Amino acid sequence: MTQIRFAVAGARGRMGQAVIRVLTERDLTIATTFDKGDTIDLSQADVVIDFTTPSSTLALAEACALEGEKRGRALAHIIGSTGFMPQQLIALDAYGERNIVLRSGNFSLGVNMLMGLVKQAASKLAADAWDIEVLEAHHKRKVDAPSGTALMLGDAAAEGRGVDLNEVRVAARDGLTGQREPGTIGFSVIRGGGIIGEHSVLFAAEDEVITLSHSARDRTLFARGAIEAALWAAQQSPGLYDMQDVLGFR
Ligand SMILES: NC(=O)C1=CN([C@@H]2O[C@H](COP(=O)(O)OP(=O)(O)OC[C@H]3O[C@@H](n4cnc5c(N)ncnc54)[C@H](OP(=O)(O)O)[C@@H]3O)[C@@H](O)[C@H]2O)C=CC1
Ligand SMILES: O=C(O)C1=N[C@H](C(=O)O)C[C@H](O)C1
Repeated sequence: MTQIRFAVAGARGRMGQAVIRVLTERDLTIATTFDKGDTIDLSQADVVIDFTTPSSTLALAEACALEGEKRGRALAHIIGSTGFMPQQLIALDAYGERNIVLRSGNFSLGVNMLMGLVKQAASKLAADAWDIEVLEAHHKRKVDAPSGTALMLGDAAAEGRGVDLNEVRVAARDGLTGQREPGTIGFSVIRGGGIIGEHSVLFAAEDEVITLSHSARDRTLFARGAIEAALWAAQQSPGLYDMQDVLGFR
């Protein structure tokens, strides 16, 4: 394939705008851009970069699959949207049969590196002595919580401990909560102003605390990562991928 042709979904959104800016700066080919209510025409696109909402991502997965079947070559669907319900993720994963699906709650190198560090720390620090808490802060316009990144970091910690995050997750605390249950992984969420994305994982023991954290300073970071992911994905076969595959971290 000579020049990979990009479609950008959610083109009027914060991330859509950042993606279009970086594609333009890099002189990459934009086949089409669209937002809510627009007609979707993927006929000239090889990859779709999608920072929208869970429901529109699912609709777009079907549009990618139909277009891929029409031309006899799968499209790559790069998904940055967050806030999926478990059933939506199951439905999305099924598109790995028909599309090249690459989904990540965070396209930065730093967060993907941090996941490995969190997993390693969680695997070494005994659950009865070290409590794990995931903290995140974002801008006031964010509509989902905890963030996709916080859930990825929680998953990495749970994986390090050999447990399922769904079994140990504590999503919020308020009122007379009782003491902290050993082995749980707690989440705390801040929303305010223009914060781009702050994430920390605390490992708290009786006498010491380890904090592993990441701070995003500019959302262009995520756009650049998604474009790298798209260029990589365009060369793959249909299946399910994430940023760990792109970066060779798996
Ligand atoms: N994975 C990562 O690295 C990152 C992920 N994100 C995630 O990306 C998503 C978008 O974030 P952000 O750009 O800040 O949000 P915005 O609300 O700024 O942008 C989302 C855009 O998608 C549009 N949209 C909604 N429905 C559709 C549809 N059916 N078809 C096409 N476009 C649609 C919205 O239109 P309208 O406003 O009219 O509804 C809006 O323009 C969020 O889930 C966020 O958490 C964000 C940053 C990094
Ligand atoms: O909505 C955002 O802005 C962000 N969302 C992603 C998430 O939910 O983790 C990634 C990043 O932190 C910014």
